[in-house]
Amino acid sequence: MPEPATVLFDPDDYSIVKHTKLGVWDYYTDISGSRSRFNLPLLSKIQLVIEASQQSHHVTRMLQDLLSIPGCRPYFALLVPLKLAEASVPAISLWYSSQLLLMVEKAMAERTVSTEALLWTAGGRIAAVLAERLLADVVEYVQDYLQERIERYYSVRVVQTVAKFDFPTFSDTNVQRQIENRSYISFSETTWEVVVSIIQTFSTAIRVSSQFGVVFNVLRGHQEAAVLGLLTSAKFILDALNTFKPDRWVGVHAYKMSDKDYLVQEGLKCTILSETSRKDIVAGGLGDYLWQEFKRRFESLKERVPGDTGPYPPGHEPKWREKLFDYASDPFDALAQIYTCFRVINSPTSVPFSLATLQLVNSAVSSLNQGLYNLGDGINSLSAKIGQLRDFYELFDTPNKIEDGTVSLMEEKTWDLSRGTSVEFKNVSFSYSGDEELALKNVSFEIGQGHLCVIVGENGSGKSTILNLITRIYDVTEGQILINGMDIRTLKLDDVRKAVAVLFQEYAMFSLTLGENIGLGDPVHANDMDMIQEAAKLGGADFINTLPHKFDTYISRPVYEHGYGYPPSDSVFFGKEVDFKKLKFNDDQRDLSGGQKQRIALSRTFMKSLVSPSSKVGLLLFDEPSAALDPKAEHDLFTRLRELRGNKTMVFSTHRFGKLTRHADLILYVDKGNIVEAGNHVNLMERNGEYAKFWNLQAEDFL
Ligand SMILES: Nc1ncnc2c1ncn2[C@@H]1O[C@H](COP(=O)(O)OP(=O)(O)OP(=O)(O)O)[C@@H](O)[C@H]1O
Repeated sequence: MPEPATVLFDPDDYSIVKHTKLGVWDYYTDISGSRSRFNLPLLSKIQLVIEASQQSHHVTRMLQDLLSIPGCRPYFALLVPLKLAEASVPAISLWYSSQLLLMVEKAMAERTVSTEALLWTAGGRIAAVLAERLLADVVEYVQDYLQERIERYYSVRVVQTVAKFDFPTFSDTNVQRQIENRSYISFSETTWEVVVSIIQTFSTAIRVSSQFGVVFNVLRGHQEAAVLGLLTSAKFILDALNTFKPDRWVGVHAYKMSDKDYLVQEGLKCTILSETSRKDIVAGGLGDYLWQEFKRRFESLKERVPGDTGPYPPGHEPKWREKLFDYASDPFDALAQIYTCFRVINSPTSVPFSLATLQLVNSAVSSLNQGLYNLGDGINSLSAKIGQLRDFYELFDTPNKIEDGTVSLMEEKTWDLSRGTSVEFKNVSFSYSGDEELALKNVSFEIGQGHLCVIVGENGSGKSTILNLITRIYDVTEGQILINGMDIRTLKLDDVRKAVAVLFQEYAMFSLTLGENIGLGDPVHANDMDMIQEAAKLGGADFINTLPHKFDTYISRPVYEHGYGYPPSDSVFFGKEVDFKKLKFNDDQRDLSGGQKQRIALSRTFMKSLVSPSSKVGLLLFDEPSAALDPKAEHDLFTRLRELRGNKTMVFSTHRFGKLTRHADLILYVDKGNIVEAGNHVNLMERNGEYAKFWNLQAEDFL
């Protein structure tokens, strides 16, 4: 296969990129290859077929996948002959119809007809009609069966693929775009559509060639009928010349958005519709302002937005020209009839064809034309679908950016849980991808086994980044991180995940019940209610037992229940008073306070590290674990942690000095990505540097 040429989208290079203003969008289209593209009618379709066939390895792969779905093979084996038969029946039907018309013609001329032949032909015609319906029903049954299985297969596969992405891969804009695109054309539907599109295009091709045979048969030997056929096709040929030009969607293009009004309008729309903004909108009294501002932008944009559906590539010619073409080409439909009229009026005795022939030619040629039109359409849709298929498989093949290591931490001699885990940063520098600026600059420190380390520093100084690197959410840009003396990148990721428990600053509340949220700390015991209760106790989340639905409560329900229409009760629908109260819609959902949510997240961390009997956790990381806790809860938490941690190593990132830093074996003071001070509380206070300054500042606040 030839290597595809690279297209560099340089908006300033007018020889390769054409820029058009499309409403609020800037539309860039690649014109570098346009000279080599076929611009002739029909040939553009061939170009599409060639391009689609270059992607055939994706189709082959898809077919292999489909055939591996249990129970699908026999149905596919059935579908192919059924589709072939379905495609040929219209031609057979057309043939019988033509035979009947010829019989009428003969009967009118000779005043005699063979009853037997008539019965056979009529029977054949009826059988063909019934066969057409029967085949359509059987095909529908087989297709429904296959569609259901294929959609189920791909639904699981997509979730499996996305579930395994690491953080940088998942956040990659390309992957995000694919996931977003697929939310409205579900992944699984795409594959089924490709299957349907391939089958449809092939069966249309067969249908067209068999119809072509029938038409050829009808026209053969009738010179005038051939002329009639040509005249019947005149409008179709003109339309084909007009529409069979390169598809405006085909080719490399890009859209860029820099219209401030449109950006504000869309931003306001998201804000107004989002649940997370609601409290701020209400409390800030922003409702009126937001909608009026939205309306103002919406109205000012009226002229510039090309519809609500987003950008649409510009047509190849102005609208008036297309309209003019329609007016000029429509009368061609009447050409065959007018020609016949003239022929009959001019020489009534020598007309070589009857009205029956006129009708026959008309229906045979029209159905051929329709077939050809469908074929062109099918090729268009097939090439688009194969493009989607390529995207689809590219997503499946996207490798994780964080590479797995090979050394098993659990089997190493250095791994001794009873002594905790050591962590060492050796000249570590790190920048978030694409960022020139370093979030950590040549950082070195060592946390001993079983030690308590507290990282302090201002907002944005790099505290969370250190924790992100220890958990391999990201990899270092330069330098090395050692866990128990081994480079973290050489260790199996699964083992690192087992050895380290982390509570992020922005922890997640999953759309699952509170019990499930906590249980996921240890997937092996995710449904063990005794352990979940125990973890909740340690995390200070025993308030759950006072909730009406206890551990079955949802913070955000993944599926909302609703009755006919939205109002939940006391509404009138179709003249009936409707009261849904007894159904208790979404009764198990309830929002929690910030501190309560933090306790749930803490409980999840404890489920993994302290409660699970199979816990291999030697290192606990907490990013601001008490930010939302009241002072008593904070005090209780740290006391519990000190009592329970045994020899596990603990690292905290925090702004709050106090009890925690007093007990720390190591305090790291981070400033703008550098470790500017390191030592214990006494050392750092004696040093009277940054740490001491902040300690005194906080102490002053309490005096
Ligand atoms: N995902 C990210 N992409 C790009 N830059 C980031 C990202 N996360 C953090 N940064 C940048 O890295 C630097 C360090 O951020 P970090 O989150 O480590 O600070 P922090 O000390 O934990 O701050 P805070 O106390 O506010 O939590 C900051 O300049 C921040 O803007």
